[in-house]
Amino acid sequence: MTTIPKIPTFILTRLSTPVQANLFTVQIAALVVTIIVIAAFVLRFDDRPYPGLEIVGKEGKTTMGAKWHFLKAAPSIIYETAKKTLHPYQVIALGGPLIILPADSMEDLRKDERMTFKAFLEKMFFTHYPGFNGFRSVSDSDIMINSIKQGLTQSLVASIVNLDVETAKALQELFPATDEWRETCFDEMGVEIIARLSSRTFLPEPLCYNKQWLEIAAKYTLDFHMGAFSLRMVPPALRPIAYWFIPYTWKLRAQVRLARKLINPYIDARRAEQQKAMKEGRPPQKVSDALQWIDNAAKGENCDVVAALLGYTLAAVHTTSVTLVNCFYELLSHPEYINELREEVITVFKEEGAWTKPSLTKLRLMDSFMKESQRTSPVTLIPINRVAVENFTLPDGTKVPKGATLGLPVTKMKDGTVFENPEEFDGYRFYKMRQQPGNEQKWQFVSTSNEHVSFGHGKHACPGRFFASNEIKIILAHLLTKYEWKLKDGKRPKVVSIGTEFMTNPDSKILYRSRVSEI
Ligand code: HEM
Repeated sequence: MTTIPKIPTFILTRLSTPVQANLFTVQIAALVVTIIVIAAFVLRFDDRPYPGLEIVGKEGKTTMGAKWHFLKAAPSIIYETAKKTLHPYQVIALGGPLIILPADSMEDLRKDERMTFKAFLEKMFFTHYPGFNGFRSVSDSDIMINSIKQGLTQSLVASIVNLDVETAKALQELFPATDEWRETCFDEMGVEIIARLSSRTFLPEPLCYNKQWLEIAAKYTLDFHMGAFSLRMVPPALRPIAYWFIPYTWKLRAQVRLARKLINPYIDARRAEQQKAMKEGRPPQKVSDALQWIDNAAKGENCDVVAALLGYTLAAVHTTSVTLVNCFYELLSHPEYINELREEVITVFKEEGAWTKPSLTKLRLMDSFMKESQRTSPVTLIPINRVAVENFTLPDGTKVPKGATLGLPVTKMKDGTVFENPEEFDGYRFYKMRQQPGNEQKWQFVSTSNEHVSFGHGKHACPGRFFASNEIKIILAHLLTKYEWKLKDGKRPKVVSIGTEFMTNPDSKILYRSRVSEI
């Protein structure tokens, strides 16, 4: 029998103590939230299961009971069911019924436009409410996605130098030199490093170093998810009222206001310079940052650049930091790889003389280790999320109504018919697979496939993965050469699940001390 894990205290604390506010405001909000919760039981949620589809995880429970059960036990429900059926089924997730597609259907799904990620964002992340603007930039147009595909991707080579310099600076501050073993909270540091590196790449100087912006970069995503999570608990009819009384939504609106205050002067100055250059008949100053990539991708169309930048933050910071933190914890849990990876870093750097696209590509063991860590500890149980934009029928005859939520889970990544000894962590797994003829490209960290879906696959596969890969490799290279590391009491910080999301415990500590770097 599968045991149901308890929701960890640090998550419950986070759910129950969202923001500081004065006592009176909190009392009013608490009163309104109580009324709304009572009304929630009286009013209907629009979460009747889809007809004609098996429901898993509800057995004898009320809808609320099933939601709570899924919140606590989603991984065991999904992995266990994957062993029993190759057909679609539904679960009762917090946001209502969710159709779980068979892991084998990736090939069809990757081309299917009858269900879209945009519609999913709109339905689950309330993109039309103020404060949730970040994902509106993705759900309402292709500008933000195109700006990444064109601007960020073309700037990858140039951005490596900044990533290298910024990592050195960040580590000096976050892990001050010490000869004694010292405790650190790597969860927190991971978010901070990724927020700094992303900001250095996406924003102009000195804005990228602005402390208030960096705080938004590090915190907007979590507050965004908590805000959406709170709003999903309210019946749809009450959401327009409840929205104004959920403390997380106050925080989100404040973050968007502050982001506008910080970023708008740069946008205005940029546009003024462009107009001046046009008048003077000279080309405008060349710049390469997200403000410009977004402006270029908009091609004169109206676009909320600040919202799109918040969209960059939402897409980039949490995903990359969780991937980095998991990868690092995996490394400390398998210390036999530390020296091998360090040796690889030193050898490649000495051969190439700097971190560049070719030298990062030569870090083959690191690439394999990162991909294996993503396979064993993914960021989410369901990386591919869709909402049906029309009524349609799946190949097995399942009828999907317009508006239905669908997801494809990561179960294939632990499937023994695809990956030998799938429960075992093998840092060399993809290194060896790439040595097989014809497979050199298929199993790189950034390669997507029907079997390894951490970045999605097909037309909508993550366009930021090339950047994320460079970031993580450079950070690991610095961490390995400048410091020694070990787990506290030999224990790997636990990964916990809340619904379909995985996270590490932010209270976990690891130990480090300085070493003399060879490079
Ligand atoms: C390790 C870090 C990351 C992981 C694990 C990750 C994962 C994913 C996944 C699973 C998807 C959904 C694919 C689908 O629906 O088919 C996605 C989409 C997306 N990601 Fe990432 N991502 C990461 C980093 C980034 C970064 C750094 C950026 C931007 C700078 C980014 C921007 C996006 C965008 C814009 C989409 C939507 C693409 C579309 O709908 O066409 N991601 N990502």
